[in-house]
Amino acid sequence: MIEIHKATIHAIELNLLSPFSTSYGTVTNRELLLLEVEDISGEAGWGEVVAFSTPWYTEETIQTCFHMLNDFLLPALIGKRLTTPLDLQEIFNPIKRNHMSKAAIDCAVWDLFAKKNNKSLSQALGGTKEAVEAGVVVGLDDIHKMVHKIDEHLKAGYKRFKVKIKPGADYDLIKQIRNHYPKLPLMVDANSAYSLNDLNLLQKLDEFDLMMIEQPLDSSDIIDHRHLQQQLRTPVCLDESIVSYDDARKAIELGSCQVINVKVGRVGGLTEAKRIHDLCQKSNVRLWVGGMLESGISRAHNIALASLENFTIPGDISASSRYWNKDVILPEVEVDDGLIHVPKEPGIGYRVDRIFLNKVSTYQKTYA
Ligand SMILES: O=C(O)CCC(=O)c1ccccc1C(=O)O
Ligand SMILES: [Mg+2]
Repeated sequence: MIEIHKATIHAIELNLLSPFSTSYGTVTNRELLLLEVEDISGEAGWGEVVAFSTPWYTEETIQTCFHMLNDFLLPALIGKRLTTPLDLQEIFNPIKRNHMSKAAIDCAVWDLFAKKNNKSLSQALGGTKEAVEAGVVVGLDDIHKMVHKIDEHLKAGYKRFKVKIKPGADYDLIKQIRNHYPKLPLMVDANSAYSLNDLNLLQKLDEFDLMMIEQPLDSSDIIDHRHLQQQLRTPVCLDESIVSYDDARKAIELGSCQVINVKVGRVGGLTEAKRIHDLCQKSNVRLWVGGMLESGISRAHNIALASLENFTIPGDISASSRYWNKDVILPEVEVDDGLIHVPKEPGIGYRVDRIFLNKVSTYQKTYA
């Protein structure tokens, strides 16, 4: 049992090493909220709000998450006694959606519980792997730059390569990449830039033997994706469309996808992510852990989640140095021969670099 005594929001801003472009637009500066929760004994757990500054990926933004945490979620959390992280549902249920703000609390509380029980977060979640496989994403760019980046990542040992596509940068782009790398474990992510009117084009991508096509159609659709999957050889993977266990259950029942990208923020936390994992394991749907251009805190949660058995496909989990000059955690996340070691230390298994945190902090607020 823990009693949440205090919580602090640390707003930070980090510069991406290079701008990241998707079919929606480009990210250069990364605003994030780091959430620190403490129990009576002073032990701390860490969470992260992974929403973007604008609502291009989901409807949430850093500002809407701050509003939810500041005005509803943190006032409800302070002073609460919890016997397990699952007890958070009582605080979350009266508040609709807003998954990324809830996920920050859920992850911080999971970290804190794991530390109190002297378990690694991986162990606390039921993870079984000692290391997880690292994948990497190459944003939309000039084809020569994209190929150059793939070369670099191949040398670093990454095990799965994802390329962003959009109308006008799809068939020819992937054809060129395939010509360079006939055997590369390659997949594409459209971030919902297509509709069923593009069926012919999407079917043409079948010739590239892609591992999967991620979120080709609308962000909230599971019906059109079913029609598409029936007419496509390439497995469909859903990202934006799956924001809960129930979404996953319905998409599986309809046959809308063969693979799901699980993002802790998008589904509202580790508890929901684990439920989706367990469901997909029973239903023979393959899984991997997605990424949000996040700091080391959220990266640590992703590593712990990916250590669960049914995350059989390398996720968008890359080294800290893929994104940042310097990360907020010590040590940083490193990829060794395509693998990331799963920490055995209590909780997330990484320390927060307080000196660096203060340097990149733009605003701080404590709730007690
Ligand atoms: O490397 C990462 O962190 C993930 C990159 C990525 O694909 C992504 C980044 C930002 C928003 C959405 C997505 C996505 O998976 O669709
Ligand atoms: Mg995606």
